[in-house]
Amino acid sequence: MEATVLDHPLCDHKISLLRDRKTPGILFRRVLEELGLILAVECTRHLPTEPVAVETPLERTQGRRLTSLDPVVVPVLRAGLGLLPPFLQLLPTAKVGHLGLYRDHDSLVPVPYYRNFPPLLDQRYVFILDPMLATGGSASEAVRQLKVAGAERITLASVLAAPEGVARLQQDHPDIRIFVAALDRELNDKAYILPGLGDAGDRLFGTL
Ligand SMILES: O=P(O)(O)OC[C@H]1O[C@H](OP(=O)(O)OP(=O)(O)O)[C@H](O)[C@@H]1O
Ligand SMILES: O=c1cc[nH]c(=O)[nH]1
Ligand SMILES: [Mg+2]
Repeated sequence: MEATVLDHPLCDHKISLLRDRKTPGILFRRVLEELGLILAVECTRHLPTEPVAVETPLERTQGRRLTSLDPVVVPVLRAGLGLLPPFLQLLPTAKVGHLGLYRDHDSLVPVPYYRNFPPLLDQRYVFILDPMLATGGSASEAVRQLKVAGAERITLASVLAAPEGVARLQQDHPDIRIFVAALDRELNDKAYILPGLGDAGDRLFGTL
């Protein structure tokens, strides 16, 4: 599936704040949440709705409400936790799964260390949250684990992506939806995104 790049002036403005090495952790966290709100609006466009009767103070009318079971949001630890509050703000009844993955510094292979998914994944829309899509290894592994657990309708929401990561994910999982706030130029020789914003998890949690 085509990746959707939001390409929005508000995203560009906020991503510049995230990129700035002088941006302190408290602002980094807040701006990441603001970007998460924009991502949450955009990547939920395909959620189905059904008619619902509503009595306004003036008359009876027909509105729409979300159908299906509550969706699932799955932050990829650690950095994905930064996108969880805005997604829960807009999807307050969503179930939350957790997936712990870190990228081995030398091999760049994602190492799983924690997994806890809610039930009925096969019937729910699933949103994977991870601000960074670099080689695509972590996102691909997250999708793989969710599919093994039964998920069929999966969307990845990321802030920054490298072209290599988008290509890898599209190759490994052509059926998933990908939303990124911005597409960066390339990866460096340590597989960091350029120009990028550094290590999102470290900046978010002060572990630099
Ligand atoms: O596309 P990839 O090449 O797999 O890289 C992206 C992954 O790297 C970062 O996590 P990291 O391994 O730094 O863990 P952290 O969030 O705990 O810092 C990021 O949050 C992604 O999960
Ligand atoms: O640039 C990158 C690549 C992977 N993970 C990050 O946090 N940043
Ligand atoms: Mg990290």
